[in-house]
Amino acid sequence: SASLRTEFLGRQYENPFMNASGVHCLTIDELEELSNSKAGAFITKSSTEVEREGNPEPRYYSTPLGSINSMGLPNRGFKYYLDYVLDYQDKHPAANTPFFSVAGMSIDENLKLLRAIQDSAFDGVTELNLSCPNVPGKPQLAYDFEVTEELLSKVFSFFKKPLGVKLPPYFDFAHFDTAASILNKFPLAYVNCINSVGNGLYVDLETESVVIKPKNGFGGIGGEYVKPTALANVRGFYTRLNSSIKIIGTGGIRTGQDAFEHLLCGATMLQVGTELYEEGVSVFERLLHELEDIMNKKGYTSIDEFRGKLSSL
Ligand SMILES: O=C1NC(=O)NC(C(=O)O)N1
Repeated sequence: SASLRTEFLGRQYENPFMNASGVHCLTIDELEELSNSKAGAFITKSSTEVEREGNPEPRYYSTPLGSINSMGLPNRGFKYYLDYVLDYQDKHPAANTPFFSVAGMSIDENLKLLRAIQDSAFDGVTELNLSCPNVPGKPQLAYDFEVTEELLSKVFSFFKKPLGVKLPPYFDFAHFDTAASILNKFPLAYVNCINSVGNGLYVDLETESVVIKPKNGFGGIGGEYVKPTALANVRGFYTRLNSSIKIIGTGGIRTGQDAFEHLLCGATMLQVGTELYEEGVSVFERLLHELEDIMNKKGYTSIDEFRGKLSSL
């Protein structure tokens, strides 16, 4: 019968499912709950050098088809998460170390955080968040191709541990082409497509109002709304990047079918955000059973048999 075993960056995972950074991973309690869940892997909330309160509430709202958020990178500070992952490594020597997400407020802060990781005993995978849409006054870094290339060339002059980047959605083949041509210049371990679709707006009919406080109600959109965009970005980079750069698929994964579609488009690991927020960590058990059922119905015993094999017409 179907096995969900997944190899990613030379490490074996029981299944490809993990949380999306930012969801259920702000505190040690939440991280421990992920560790004890059926998730194959897990990742910390993107951290900044100093602790951040984040944006004023309400800053997350659940909608019939997904979610809108403008959290503003609230986090306990870089050291809190580095201490956690190093402690985790000591306590669980045989397990895969959690992924570590960073989102510096500037190029220099990103370099400082990554140097600290490089110089530490951390032996896991690092995710550089280039795509938070919710810090007022800060554009999504990966929409500026020059700055992205400058940052990555500085990073890879010293960073030698596995590093992936969390990308915003792109919506034009010219942007897929330009982004991929830049990313292919670097020894990246993976790209994670996508972060929330930035600066959407949800309106409440009854109150005739927005539903979140920051930025006059504009926020990152997640859930069912974004799956076609997420699949397009997974496929767009899968077909453009060197095969050594893997893909993490994020966006609109609410069922085993959504997971199967991301894998078919070329994803290796799968991150769950909105659905995890709504359902809690039991979502992972449901998703892996639903994916197994689909694979069994189709006669697949491993994900390798169909990963990336989306047909064109
Ligand atoms: O990268 C991010 N994406 C989001 O959708 N929200 C968070 C945040 O606002 O902190 N960050």
